[in-house]
Parts: sequence; structure tokens; C-alpha cells
Amino acid sequence: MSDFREQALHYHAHPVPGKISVELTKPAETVKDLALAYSPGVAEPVREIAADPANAYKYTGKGNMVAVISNGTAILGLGNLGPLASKPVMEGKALLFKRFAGLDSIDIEVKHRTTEDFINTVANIADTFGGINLEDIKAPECFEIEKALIERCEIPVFHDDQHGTAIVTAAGMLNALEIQGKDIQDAIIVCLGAGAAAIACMELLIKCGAQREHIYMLDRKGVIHTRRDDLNEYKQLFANNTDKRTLQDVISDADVFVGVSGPDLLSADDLKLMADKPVVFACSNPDPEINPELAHSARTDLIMATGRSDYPNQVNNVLCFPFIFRGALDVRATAINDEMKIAAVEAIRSIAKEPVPEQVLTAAGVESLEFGAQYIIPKPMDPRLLPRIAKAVAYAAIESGVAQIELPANYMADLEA
Ligand SMILES: NC(=O)C1=CN([C@@H]2O[C@H](COP(=O)(O)OP(=O)(O)OC[C@H]3O[C@@H](n4cnc5c(N)ncnc54)[C@H](OP(=O)(O)O)[C@@H]3O)[C@@H](O)[C@H]2O)C=CC1
Ligand SMILES: CC(=O)C(=O)O
Ligand SMILES: [Mg+2]
Repeated sequence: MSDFREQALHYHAHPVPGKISVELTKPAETVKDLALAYSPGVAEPVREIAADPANAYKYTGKGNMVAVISNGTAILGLGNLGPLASKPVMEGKALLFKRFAGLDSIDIEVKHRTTEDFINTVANIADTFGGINLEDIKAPECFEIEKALIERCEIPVFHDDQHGTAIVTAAGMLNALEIQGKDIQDAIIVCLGAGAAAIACMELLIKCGAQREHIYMLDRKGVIHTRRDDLNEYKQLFANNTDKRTLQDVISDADVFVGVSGPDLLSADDLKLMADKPVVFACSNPDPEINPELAHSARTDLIMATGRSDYPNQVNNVLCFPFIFRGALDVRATAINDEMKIAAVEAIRSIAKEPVPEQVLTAAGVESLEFGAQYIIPKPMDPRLLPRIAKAVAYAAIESGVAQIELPANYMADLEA
């Protein structure tokens, strides 16, 4: 067993199996405590909630609780390995919610026969939570699932692999193109992958200025083009009227490569075909579309990012989902809309351009970090992410009319100081 594999398994197994547990927020030591916590005291909040469901936010943990829900059909880039095998990833997302945004989170892995079964299961338990983070559900079912749940649930429902990934990709991409001296409106973009992450990333890049006709998307069968008759309605939106058919055809002179597909699918020779000063986001986890060492040995003028923690420029939805939910829940938003997503993009982008706090340098094990090719996007442990993104998102929710309560006075002020 490799040393790292052994360490990873040991980390998950000891001192207790798994990565999360439940803690109590109230005393439960005396007879009086138990009388308040359970019978007879618990009947009082029950009656209050039955009279007005909004009281669930006052008397239970609902408002600070996010469910991380998966069916294990697209676990990272490992594929459809089933709900139970997805549990370490879902516990991991719960860990990140708590560590980075103080949100309580529970993982739920759903075994189901039909897409409708899955939707019904989630819709039927949704009221328990303040928000629902859907995770690692493959395309195209993920689109139908998210749409149906948004319609049926009164709390924010957010498919992280779509929108969390898109927000972080857009923030990193706008910064990377700025550093390379390129404009997103002119950029020729190749997107390898045509699933949950790919479709959402490209749609958000278009909202940020990219031209749809400059985007070449590929799935396992090659370029998605207008003469294909096997495209689902989501891929159809990216059907390009072109004679180009292969990755090599479209990567020639491209400015941008976004990989949200699988490991080792982009070769050094492919990379050499790209235009001057390219931007390469090889975001497949755990193994990127091209290894960064190989990419940097192939050319010196590129900006390179991966989804991993152990290389510079980590383009990973961890930079978004804890913080966007924090802001959404703090104003009891009914949805996470485009205005909130764009606010998150701008907040993430701007942090990368400012001096980096000492504690981030220490955690990253480096002496300095400065906006540039090796630092296009903040590190996940940057303490500015929480106040800046949550506040921007909460304000966007209020301004766009989906907030149900006002922000508390001096919101996040102590963390911003
Ligand atoms: N860094 C980050 O933050 C994130 C990274 N990701 C990564 O993106 C990848 C996809 O995830 P997700 O979108 O959720 O999964 P989906 O299952 O929804 O989509 C996978 C897509 O990849 C395509 N694909 C797979 N293998 C190949 C191949 N050999 N050549 C071309 N296309 C291929 C599939 O093609 P087809 O349609 O033909 O089946 C499909 O369109 C994963 O590796 C995941 O780890 C995802 C979310 C966040
Ligand atoms: C990061 C993540 O969500 C993924 O790779 O699926
Ligand atoms: Mg995921």
C-alpha cells in the first residue's frame, strides 16, 4: 500500500471511524434539564411550530443545518460507485461546511430506483433542513432533480457540482485571463466533459462575458456539434456548427481548456497546440486531465489550475459552497439565484488580488503569495472567504428579493476586522 493511501485510510478510520459526529448545544445532566429537553418541556416548541412553521428556525437547529445529499452516481471523477461508497465524500463536504462556515451538516446517501423516487425522498425530508446541497449526482439526471426540488422545496437547493464549481471556475478564469492579458469575450474555450460541472461552468462563463459560439464542448464521443443526433437537451445548448470533431481539432489555438471529465485525457502534445499564454483548468478529481508537472514541462507560458489541494491554484467548489450557504441561510433565502452566484464570483476574485494574511501563508507552507500565475484564486483556509462571500451573497439575496429576514446588525463585522 502506498504511504499516502495508507495515511488516507488511517485518517478515516482513527481514532473513530468517519469524519463527523453530533454534539449537544444544551445541558442534559439533571432531571430539570431532561424535563426541559424532552418530556414534558419539548411539547412547548412542538405546539409553537405546529402553529407557525417559521418557529422551527427559533426552536430547532433547522436554520443552521445543511443536508449533503447524494446517490453516488458521479463520485468525484471516480464514476457511478453507488450511494454507500459516496459516504466519505459526503462526510467530507459536511466537515468542510462546519470547518469553514460553522454550519451543521449531515450526509444522506439515497438508494433509489427511479429519478422520481430520488426526488420524492429528498422533497419529503427537506423541511428538516435550512438548505440542501446536492452532491455527485451525474448528468443529465442532476438537472431534472435540481429543478424539481427547487420547485418543491421552500429552502435553498443547490447542486454543488454544477454551481459551486461554476462560481469558483468563473472567479479563477476571469483572474487568470486578466493575468494573461486576454478578454473573456474573445477567448476560444475548450470544455472537456459535458456533464453537471461542464454545463454549469460554461453557462456561468457565458454570463460573465464568454461567447457561446467560441465554446467547444466534448463528451466521450468527441466534439458536440449540430450534426449529432445523440445529444440530450443540455448538451444541445452547446452544439457548435463546426466541422471539428476531436480534441486535437478544437484545442489548436484555443485560449482556454476546462477539464471536468476524467484523468489524463489531455496530453502534453495537445497542450502544445494551444494559443500563446493559455489557461488550463484540469479540474477532475482526484486525478486531473493533465498532471501539472507534465503541463509545465510542455510549456512555460500557461496558467495551470487543478481541483487538488497539493498544487498551486486549487479551483475547487470548497471555495464556494460553505460560504454561499452561510450567506443564504443567514437571511433565510428561499433560493440561491444568479445574483447571489455572481456576487460570490466577484467576492472570490477580489480576495486573490489583496495581500495574503500571514496565517494563510503558514497554512500553505509558503513564504509569499502574490496575485499572478501561481496565485489566481484564494486558498480555502483564507479567513476572509467567510465574511466576504457570505456578506456579498446575503446582500445579493436581499436585493434580489429572495431573503425572508433582514441581516443581523454588524453582520460578519467581528470576522472582517
Ligand atoms: N474541481 C472541482 O471543484 C470539481 C471537479 N469536478 C470533476 O469534474 C468531473 C465531472 O464531474 P460531473 O460533471 O459531476 O460528472 P458527470 O457524470 O455529470 O459528467 C461527466 C462528464 O465527463 C465526460 N467524460 C467522462 N470521461 C470522458 C472522456 N474520456 N472523454 C470525454 N469526456 C468524458 C462525460 O461524457 P458523457 O456525457 O459522454 O458520458 C460527462 O459528460 C469529475 O472528475 C469531478 O471530479 C466536478 C465538480 C467539482
Ligand atoms: C470537488 C467535487 O465536488 C468533485 O470533484 O466532485
Ligand atoms: Mg462533487
